[in-house]
Amino acid sequence: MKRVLVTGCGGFIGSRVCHQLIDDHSVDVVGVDNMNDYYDISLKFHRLDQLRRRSQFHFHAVDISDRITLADVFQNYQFDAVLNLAARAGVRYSMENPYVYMQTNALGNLNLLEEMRMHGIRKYVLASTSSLYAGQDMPFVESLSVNTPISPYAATKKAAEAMAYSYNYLYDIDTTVVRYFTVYGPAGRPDMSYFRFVYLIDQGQPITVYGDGEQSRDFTFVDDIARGTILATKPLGYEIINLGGGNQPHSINKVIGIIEDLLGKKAVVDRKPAHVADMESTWANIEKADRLLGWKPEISLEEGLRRCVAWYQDNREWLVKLPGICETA
Ligand SMILES: Cc1cn([C@H]2C[C@H](O)[C@@H](COP(=O)(O)OP(=O)(O)O[C@H]3O[C@H](CO)[C@@H](O)[C@H](O)[C@H]3O)O2)c(=O)[nH]c1=O
Repeated sequence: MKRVLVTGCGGFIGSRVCHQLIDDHSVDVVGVDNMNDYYDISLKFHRLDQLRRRSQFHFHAVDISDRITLADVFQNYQFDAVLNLAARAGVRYSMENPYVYMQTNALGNLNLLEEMRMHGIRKYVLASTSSLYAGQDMPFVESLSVNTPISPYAATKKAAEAMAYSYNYLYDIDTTVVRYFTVYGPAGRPDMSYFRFVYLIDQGQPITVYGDGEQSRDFTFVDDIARGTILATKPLGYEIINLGGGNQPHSINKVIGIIEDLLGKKAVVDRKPAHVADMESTWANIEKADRLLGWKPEISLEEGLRRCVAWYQDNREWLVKLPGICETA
């Protein structure tokens, strides 16, 4: 590959994918992002500023749901692959504003596929989610049917997967869907549990725990996810591949305990009822990722959280000045 398009390049996972493409694969990266304000935009600029120092990175402020400006990008460049990391990704917020999820996750996905069809671009990688496995037996394997999404977010990702299947069938666009399992890491998303726990425990503010905290997630470190996403650019036809920890999932209470130890501070816990749009547990079967991509995660939860806390401590000075970055959930 010589040049790829990465959507959502200012995002948590998208920015890591861009860095790895440049560092490990010497690929020219065109990145687009609408820089929306779902969470404090300073974090997106923090990630984008680091990318803009790279001569192989080219940024365009483009919303994938806007066909006109997206078309310009495809007019100006020829791509070997499109990696769609642009998404509305918060599970619980999708009940408050489902329309933006439909717009970015479903319509934006269609716009990309249409541009790819018109310009003869043959490889598509779509970031999807373990949230689709709601109601299924664990560990989740890709062959399970995923017809019972319990959040608008999951429903829009299902829509995106289905549309990508159609475009593979009709127009032979080679597509790999990567289903991520609760991705965490430095410079992450402040709407997610681990980011809020690090920030709020350090600041001596209460954390919110939904339910009894024994719900669990197959947490996966962002560098492992970026590596798997890039491996997924190989030609495969149409495949869905889990990228997850693959071991026993970790409870939220365990994550809080590790963060308390790393910070040397105790959490003040404010309990709320379990959230209706949340799954109880997630756990990936990752045999297919190993077989098709030669991928396995490398970073343990303890090491990954250590890196999250280290990043937070290195950046605390400006983070604490961002108003409401982790205001009570
Ligand atoms: C933010 C927050 C969350 N929680 C609970 C809710 C969930 O049961 C659990 C994990 O929440 P989160 O860390 O936000 O992650 P989760 O809801 O699993 O969703 C993540 O993982 C999904 C699956 O990969 C992704 O598709 C989503 O984009 C990503 O946000 O922790 C709390 O108890 N307190 C909190 O403050």
